[in-house]
Amino acid sequence: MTRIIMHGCNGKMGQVISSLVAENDQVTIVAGIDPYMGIENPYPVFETPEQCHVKADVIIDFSNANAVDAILDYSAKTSIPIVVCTTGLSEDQVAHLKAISEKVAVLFSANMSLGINLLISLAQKATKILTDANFDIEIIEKHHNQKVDAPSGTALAIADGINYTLDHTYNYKYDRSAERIKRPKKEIGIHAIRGGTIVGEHDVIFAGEDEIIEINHKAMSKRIFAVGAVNAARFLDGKPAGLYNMGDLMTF
Ligand SMILES: NC(=O)c1ccc[n+]([C@@H]2O[C@H](COP(=O)([O-])OP(=O)(O)OC[C@H]3O[C@@H](n4cnc5c(N)ncnc54)[C@H](O)[C@@H]3O)[C@@H](O)[C@H]2O)c1
Ligand SMILES: O=C(O)C1=N[C@H](C(=O)O)CCC1
Repeated sequence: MTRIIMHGCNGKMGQVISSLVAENDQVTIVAGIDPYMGIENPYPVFETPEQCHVKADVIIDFSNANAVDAILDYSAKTSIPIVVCTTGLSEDQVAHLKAISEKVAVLFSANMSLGINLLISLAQKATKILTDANFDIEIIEKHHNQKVDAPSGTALAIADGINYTLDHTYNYKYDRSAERIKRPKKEIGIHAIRGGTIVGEHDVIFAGEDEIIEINHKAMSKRIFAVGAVNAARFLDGKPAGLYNMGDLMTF
């Protein structure tokens, strides 16, 4: 049985995970951490990590970027492995996460779904062939109107995956309105759309001369992220210090 501390337990993802865990006898939530206290949960909830002295095997974090440093410090101090799912982290926060992974197991992924992790692998394969054939690469992401970070962590992870196969030689372009120039070749355009209750959609467009290839993924519910996060928590339980990602749980 993997005992979980749910950081951000009273948010949308925290609540989807709470329902999922309630149906699964291999995992249990032993505590939540969230400064927002308006929800009843079947486990104790603390406002800050310092107040939580409950024994646990793994922390799952779905909170917001401002809250991530404190929970990383808590993970390092208590030696409880952590699955970080929050997006919009700064470069300093990613460095923080890497630093603590020398002491404790850390799994970081901007998207916990099977489909997006496969999409990144497919996009990397397509990139090799299509950039040689002069195709341009653009990414469009669409999310609900409650999302605070843009572009999505997933869009950036897709771009990073593609750029890895290009030896990091391409620049990211978020806004074309500031200058009047033709599209430079070595560019990945990344565009964010926000509206309604869109759960999460990502289109990777390879546009060549007279032909276009698109790879896309549509999340139909938040449950897919919750399933991935719980699988990641079970994977991380008992793992030695190190930096892990969803690729360590999946083989394509
Ligand atoms: N990796 C993925 O697959 C994935 C999937 C969905 C969402 N996300 C990301 O997860 C994050 C949360 O998403 P959400 O839709 O649940 O957001 P949400 O706003 O509904 O929930 C966030 C929760 O965090 C809480 N919080 C704020 N400050 C906190 C603190 N200091 N300590 C603990 N909790 C704190 C809030 O009170 C809220 O309950 C976002 O960054 C989102 O982009 C990632
Ligand atoms: O709902 C969100 O917020 C999501 N955020 C992640 C991102 O920024 O990529 C993953 C999809 C849902």
